[in-house]
Amino acid sequence: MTEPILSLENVVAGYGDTTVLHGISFDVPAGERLAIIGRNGVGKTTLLKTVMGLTRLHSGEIRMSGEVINKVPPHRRAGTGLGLVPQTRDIFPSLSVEENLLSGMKGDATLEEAYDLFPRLKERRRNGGGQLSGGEQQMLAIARTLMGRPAVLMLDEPLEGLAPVICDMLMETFETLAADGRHTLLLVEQHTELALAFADRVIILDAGAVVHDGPAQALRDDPAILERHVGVGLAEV
Ligand SMILES: Nc1ncnc2c1ncn2[C@@H]1O[C@H](COP(=O)(O)OP(=O)(O)OP(=O)(O)O)[C@@H](O)[C@H]1O
Repeated sequence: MTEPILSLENVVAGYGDTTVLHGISFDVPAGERLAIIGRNGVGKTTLLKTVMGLTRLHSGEIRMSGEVINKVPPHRRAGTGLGLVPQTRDIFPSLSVEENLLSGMKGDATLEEAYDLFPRLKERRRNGGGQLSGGEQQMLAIARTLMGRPAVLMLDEPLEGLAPVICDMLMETFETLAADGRHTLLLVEQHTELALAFADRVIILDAGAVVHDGPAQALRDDPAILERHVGVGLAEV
């Protein structure tokens, strides 16, 4: 069997002495589209931040391509192939679109590839990050993370607060990225229906633990699983 690109084993993590994740284990094969869903406050953001080294890891192991990265500091984790688009987007409001993109650029990444993915950013390249609409800010946050050439792209509620037409456009972008053979995608999303349509596999978190891990098709076929763990059926999301 080929080595998973990302692997978590019994990860216990949180903030200071507080534990939020209580022994999380899963493997992600390269190229997978993994959706991580669950009610508010169950630890989805904490999970992505933990993979990025932004929380306190109490115990367990995180591996990228077989290498344990527990001790790799957050600013070096991009170098292991990880990229996180945070829920807060964290773009620099006083820098232009172009400067924001340059701030994330590594290796042979080019501005043109960001503009090919999001032509709207090219039109807005001289505007300040703070002048962009919510949708444009999200495009910029995604494009900037991609400038770091991540093999594993983690997206934390990228559709939050965005108009349906922008959500559809971003989902198409995720399809493009997933299909290009260079990206593994971890998508945390409250728009469960869109997440299930996109994903190969779904992990459901509850109270900082994995309560379901299986093919997305199983949840599409049997919404009762979703009802049980997330408290809503597909029709309601
Ligand atoms: N910086 C922090 N310090 C202390 N506790 C925190 C911090 N951030 C989050 N928490 C707590 O960790 C728990 C999990 O929060 P987290 O944001 O990971 O959940 P989530 O599933 O992403 O929720 P949401 O869907 O609302 O974004 C919550 O109880 C939250 O209050």
